[in-house]
Amino acid sequence: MQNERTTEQWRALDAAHHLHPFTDTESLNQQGARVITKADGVFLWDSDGNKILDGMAGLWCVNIGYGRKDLSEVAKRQMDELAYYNTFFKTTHPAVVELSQLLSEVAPKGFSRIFYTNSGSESVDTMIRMVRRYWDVKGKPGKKTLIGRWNGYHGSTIGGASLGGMSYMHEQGDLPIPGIEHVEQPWWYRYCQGMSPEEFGVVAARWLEAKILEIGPDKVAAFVGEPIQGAGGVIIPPSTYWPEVERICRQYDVLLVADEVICGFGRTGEWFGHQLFGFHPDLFTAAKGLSSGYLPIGAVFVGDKVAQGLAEGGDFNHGFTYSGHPVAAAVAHANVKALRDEGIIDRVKRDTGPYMQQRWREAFGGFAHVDDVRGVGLIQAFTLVKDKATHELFPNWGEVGTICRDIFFRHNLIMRACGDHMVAAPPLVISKAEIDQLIDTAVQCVTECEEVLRQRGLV
Ligand SMILES: Cc1ncc(COP(=O)(O)O)c(CNc2cccc(C(=O)O)c2)c1O
Repeated sequence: MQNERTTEQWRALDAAHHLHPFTDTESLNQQGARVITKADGVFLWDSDGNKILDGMAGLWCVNIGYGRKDLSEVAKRQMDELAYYNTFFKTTHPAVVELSQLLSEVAPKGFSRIFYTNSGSESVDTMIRMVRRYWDVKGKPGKKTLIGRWNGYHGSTIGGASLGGMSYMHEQGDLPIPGIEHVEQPWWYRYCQGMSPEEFGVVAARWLEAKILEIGPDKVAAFVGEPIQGAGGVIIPPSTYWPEVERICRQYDVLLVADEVICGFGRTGEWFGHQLFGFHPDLFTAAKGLSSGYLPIGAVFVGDKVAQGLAEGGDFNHGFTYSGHPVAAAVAHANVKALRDEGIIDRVKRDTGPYMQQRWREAFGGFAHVDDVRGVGLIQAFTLVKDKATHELFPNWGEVGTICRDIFFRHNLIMRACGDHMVAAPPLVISKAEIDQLIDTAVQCVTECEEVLRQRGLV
C-alpha cells in the first residue's frame, strides 16, 4: 500500500534513504526523482498526475504491458498456496515444473533444460560458470576464456560487468576479471570504411577469429553476444555477421552463447533474437520479458550438448536461494502463456512490428542530424550525428543524446539515450494508434532538439 504523500515528501525521503542504480546521487537529489505511481498498458502516471507514454517498456522488459490483473491474481494464488520453497536438495514444486515444461515448448529445438536465476546478470554469471565447467568435464580445463564485445552489456555482477564491454563499468571495481576478452562490436555505421553492410558483417565476425587465434583456441571457452546489442544503443549486425560467427565458433570448438535478456520473448518479432539472425547458440540467457518485469526472474536455456556435458560431471555446484522461486515462476508461466496464446509475439512479427518500422523510417529519415535509422520488430533507434554525409559523430559522445532524452521526458515520452543513439522498445502490446502517438511526439521532440543544438552552436 502506498502512503498518501506529496511528490515533494516522496522525493525528500527518496533522497534521504535510497541509492539508485547507475546514478550520480548528488546530481539526482538536486532535482529529485520522478515518482511513478501506477501504470496500465503502455502508459505510466507520475505522482503529479502526468500521463507518460513508456517507449521503453520499463527497462526493455514489460513485454506484455502494464496492469495485467491475471498476472497479479496468479501471484496472489501462488503466494497463498506456496509462497516459497527451494529447489535445492532434491525438491521441486509445481510452479517451476510447469514453467520449465512451457519454456521447453517455446524454446527452439535442442533446448529442453532451463536453470533459474533472479536476473539477467545472474543468468550471465551462471552461464560463465557453466561453460567453464563444461570444458572441465570434457577434459579441456584450459578452455576458460570468454570473449564478448566492446559496448556489449551483460549486467552488473562481477562476471556480467566484466563480460560486458562498457569501459566506464570496468573502471569501477577493477574489472574485467581474468579470462574475459573483447572484440569490437559490429557497428557498420561507425566502422564500415566504405564497405557494404554484407561485406562488413564478415569482416567484423572475423575479428573474433583473430582474437581466438591470438589467445589460442585451446584456451577459449565461449563467445558471448546479444543478437542485437541493446543498452549499447541497438547495434543491429549485418545479416552476414552471425552466420560467420557461428562458422568460426564451430571451426575452433568454441561454445556460442546468445544473451537474449533484451531480444528474448518477442522483442524482435521472433521468440528469440538468434532465430531472427539464423544462428544456433549452445546456450542462451534470458530475464526481462520472461516475466515482463512483474517479478524478478532470469534463466539460462542450456542446449542438449552442454546439458549432457554438465550431467556427466555430477554435481554442478551453483545456484541461488530463489532459483525457480514459486511466485516468480507462476507469474512467468502466466506471462509466457499469454504472449503465446494471445498471439502477442505473432502480432509484433506480422503487424505492429512492420508498422512501427515503416513509420519510424518515414518519420526520422529527413532530419539534418539524424542518421542510421534502424530497427526490427519493436526495437528501434536512430543516431544523432554531426554530419550525415561523412557519418561524423558529435565530439562529446552522449551530450546531445542527453539533451534529446530530456526533451522527450518533458513531453511525457520515455525513450532511452544510449550515448547519442536514441532508442525505443515499447511494450509488445502497443497499438498502431499508440505507435502513431509515440512517433508524432518523438518527431516534435527531435525538431525541438535540432533547434536547441543550433542555439547552442553544436551544429
Ligand atoms: C543483454 C543483457 N544482459 C544482461 C542484463 C542484466 O540483466 P539484469 O539488469 O536483470 O541483471 C541486461 C540488462 N539490461 C539493462 C538493465 C538496466 C538498464 C538498461 C538500460 O538500457 O538502461 C539495460 C541486458 O540488457
